Amino acid sequence: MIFHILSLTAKIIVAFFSLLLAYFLSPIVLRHLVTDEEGNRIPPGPPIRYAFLRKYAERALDGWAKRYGGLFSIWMGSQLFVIISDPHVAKDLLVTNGAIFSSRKRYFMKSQIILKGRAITGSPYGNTWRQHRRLASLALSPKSMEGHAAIMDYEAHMLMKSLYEQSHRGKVSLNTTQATGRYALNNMLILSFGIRTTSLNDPLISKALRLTMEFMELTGPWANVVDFFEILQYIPTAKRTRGHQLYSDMVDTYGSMLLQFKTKMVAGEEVPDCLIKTLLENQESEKLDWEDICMLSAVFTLGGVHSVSGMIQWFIATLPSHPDLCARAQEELDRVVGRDRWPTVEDEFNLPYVRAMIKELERLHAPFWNATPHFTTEDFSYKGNFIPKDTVVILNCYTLHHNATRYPNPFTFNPDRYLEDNLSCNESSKLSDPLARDHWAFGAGRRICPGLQVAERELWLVCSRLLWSFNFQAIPNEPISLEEYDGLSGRTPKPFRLHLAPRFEGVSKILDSADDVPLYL
Ligand code: HEM
Repeated sequence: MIFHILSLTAKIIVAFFSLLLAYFLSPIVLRHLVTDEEGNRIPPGPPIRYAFLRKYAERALDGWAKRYGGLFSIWMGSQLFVIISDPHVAKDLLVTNGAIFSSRKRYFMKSQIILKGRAITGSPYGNTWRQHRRLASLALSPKSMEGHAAIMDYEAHMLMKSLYEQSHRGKVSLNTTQATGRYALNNMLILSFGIRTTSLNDPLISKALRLTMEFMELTGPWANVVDFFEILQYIPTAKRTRGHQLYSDMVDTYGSMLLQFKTKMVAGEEVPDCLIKTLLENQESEKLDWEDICMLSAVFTLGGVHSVSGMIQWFIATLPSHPDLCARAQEELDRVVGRDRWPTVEDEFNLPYVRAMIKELERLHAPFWNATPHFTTEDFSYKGNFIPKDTVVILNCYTLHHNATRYPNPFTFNPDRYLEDNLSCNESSKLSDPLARDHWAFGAGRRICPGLQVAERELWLVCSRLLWSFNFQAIPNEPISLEEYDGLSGRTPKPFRLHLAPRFEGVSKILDSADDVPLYL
């Protein structure tokens, strides 16, 4: 009897593992079976299903791109992905056929648990996305940008000043994360809520940066098994609890700012032009509920903070190991701008080397190696490949940005490659020749980053002024890693410290010429 039970158990275990093996090896067969009417198969790729990809997923994708080419596919659990690693394919699919390639998968962690189906970045392609993007674009329009030009200039001033003060006027080493985070946060708070923080110690900064990092840790496009094995969605996990907690923290933090703003508005007090003013004014006509407004403004702020502060952190991390390039940029700044004032937005196109440094930064240290995954809404056949409806589409920026033909010596930080590039990133993203485009850091097609022009301006003001104001030195025995990073969705450098000293006497005069003040808007 016992023998029978044991044998039955063994049979069940063997059957279970055989089924599991068959499931994980099924792509071998599926790659032949899944075809369109003409018999085109899905793009080539690995013969097994994966459950998730580890940290630094871009390295695995890069290896596969070398093996399978500019368009390959991979199964993650039940989800088919296609990966674009070739500029022509990127343009053909994401831009030319944007009507089919511009949706978003309803990721379990990101879209369902944390965003609860709201916010622009997670919305499927359709009327709600169009409506939210149109409303957000009002806050980012050239007119709105001009309205905010003086305050953005001022925020860059306050960042330089706080770095100077934090380093005790260049005497002690420092970690710049809080200051750069505050810069990006203030710009986003002003655009979204018409407010700013007035000191590095404001608790809102730590809170907002913590929420941002948590979002980037929980929403990696490859990292959550639960996104690809639906059955696991019924099992509670610690990670899911973190997701729920993040949702409530976001609603608490940004909802209370929203409430304060609305109270003022209802009381007839003067309120500044900003995203939530637009949303509240149009709440009824656009049929927006409270949670829509809250999540729209929260995620808008969060995305803009993480990416911009991350890029500035990468810039600062890069400078100590490139004193020759800093000297070249500083020679250009001294020659064109002089030492009696610092660079402004108007100087940008007269400083080609500094501009080239920023473009090279965006290429080599793009904050999102996988952009934000797109999703197909129809079956599509492309050059002998079949891409079914409901496929996740990844723009593989890591491989695109390290293509040795397009960017010789791709791992070297070499601004010279952009010296002749006179276009803004926005203009470059509209070029008809995808090989002429500067890079893909802001994504592509209809979902391209709507904050691109704000980000360009923020980066210009800070990077040019950092170079104008300071010299940068690593601390002995504290190497700054340019390879490792934090975050599974967006990436920021590992925490580091450095010495940052004013370049000449006149720097302090300019820095001291303004103080941190509450917003008067
Ligand atoms: C250096 C800074 C930035 C980088 C590198 C960046 C990059 C990106 C990327 C790669 C995407 C996905 C594009 C795609 O799906 O093809 C994106 C989307 C988005 N970005 Fe940015 N971004 C930056 C700054 C900003 C700023 C400052 C804002 C707000 C003012 C912003 C708001 C958004 C929004 C709302 C989306 C979602 C768009 C949609 O799904 O339709 N970003 N960004």
